[in-house]
Amino acid sequence: MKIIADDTIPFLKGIAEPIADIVYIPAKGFTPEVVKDADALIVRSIDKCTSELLASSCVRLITTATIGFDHIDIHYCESHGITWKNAPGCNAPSVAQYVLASLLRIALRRGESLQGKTLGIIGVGHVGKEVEKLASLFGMTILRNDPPRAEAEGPEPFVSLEELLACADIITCHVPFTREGKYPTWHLADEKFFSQVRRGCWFINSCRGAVHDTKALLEAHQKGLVEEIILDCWENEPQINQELLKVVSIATPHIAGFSADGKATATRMCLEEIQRFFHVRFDRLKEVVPPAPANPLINLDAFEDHRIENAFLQTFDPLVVDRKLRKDPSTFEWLRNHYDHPREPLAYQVKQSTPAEKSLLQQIGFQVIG
Ligand SMILES: NC(=O)C1=CN([C@@H]2O[C@H](COP(=O)(O)OP(=O)(O)OC[C@H]3O[C@@H](n4cnc5c(N)ncnc54)[C@H](O)[C@@H]3O)[C@@H](O)[C@H]2O)C=CC1
Ligand SMILES: O=C(O)C(=O)[C@H](O)COP(=O)(O)O
Repeated sequence: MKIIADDTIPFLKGIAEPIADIVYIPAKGFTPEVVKDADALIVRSIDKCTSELLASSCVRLITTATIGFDHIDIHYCESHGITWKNAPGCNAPSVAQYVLASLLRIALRRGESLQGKTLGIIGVGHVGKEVEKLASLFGMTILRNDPPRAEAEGPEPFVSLEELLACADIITCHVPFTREGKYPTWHLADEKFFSQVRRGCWFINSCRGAVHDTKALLEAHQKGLVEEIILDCWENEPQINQELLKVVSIATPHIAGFSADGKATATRMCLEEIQRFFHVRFDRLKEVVPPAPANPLINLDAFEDHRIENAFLQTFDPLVVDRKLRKDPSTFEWLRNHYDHPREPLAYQVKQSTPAEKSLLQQIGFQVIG
């Protein structure tokens, strides 16, 4: 069996080698010539799996180490006998960690609390549910908008987009990128969308860049409709809009799903798909685990105030990569391929908590000791 894999996928090297001929190629190095004799591909979101790439190949399985699959021409695959598999939910907790850490950074800068603010979540799937869980623990009120789910499951826990926009202090999008179907998400956040928001709201896009319309978002900011913008996903990335970069509060290069935990899960899920499809077994699969953090111990007494918030930001601080991106926006892709993948709270032990803090820390996912 021949596998061609993107060489920037973490925790993959050495695992498939005992039973497969596996070739690693640079990100974006997938060409028809390179993939023509492969049985399976392991790709990322930057590796476009188009009909042109696949037409002269014998590829039977494409696995992507991502949740999103808008980089795969699924219609072509399905009509040409090519099975494709994404990694549902693999990095959902990582995106939630990103969203909450970013919100905490902004709230701390403004001298405000997230407690009591209303968070409108658009798209309540794997990621949206994780965001809801964490945001609720920080005392936020949640509004959910998800028309496909409302249609399938009943309207009860959901609100219309209009209601969400009118009532939310903070709006966060967690939809797949789609141009077709009943609920397309291309430019979901457009001029009409921003005309309905609460003046001064905060807007987050950590799903796919083209879910917002850059021009409309800039105008909404200029008019004061949107006060704080958190952007992980950008239209036309890696060539991001410089005017938008200047006004965004937190700017990151599409790394929301990049926790080491999420990356390891994604790699494992891809290999499990290959096992199932080709009826093989990778004995070293159990070695696909994220490394321990450099400093796994968090002492709450090290913080003068906002102890839980600061403990959370110790696991991941979006301002670190924000500063790097602003310094040189042309490094967008480089920063993604040379990223220091953070661990999620479950990898940390927290000490010196009060009983009330202990319960919250445990619900967030930390190990509490002492
Ligand atoms: N920035 C990053 O690193 C990451 C970005 N993502 C992006 O986030 C997206 C969502 O991920 P998951 O939650 O795991 O996907 P999911 O498929 O589990 O959930 C998506 C939800 O959006 C809903 N939805 C679809 N169209 C909608 C619309 N027009 N309005 C409102 N809701 C709509 C669906 O019904 C579904 O419940 C992915 O497709 C991916 O593009 C995911 C992981 C990491
Ligand atoms: O899972 C997704 O969907 C994402 O957007 C990923 O976090 C992007 O990861 P890469 O494709 O850049 O590895």
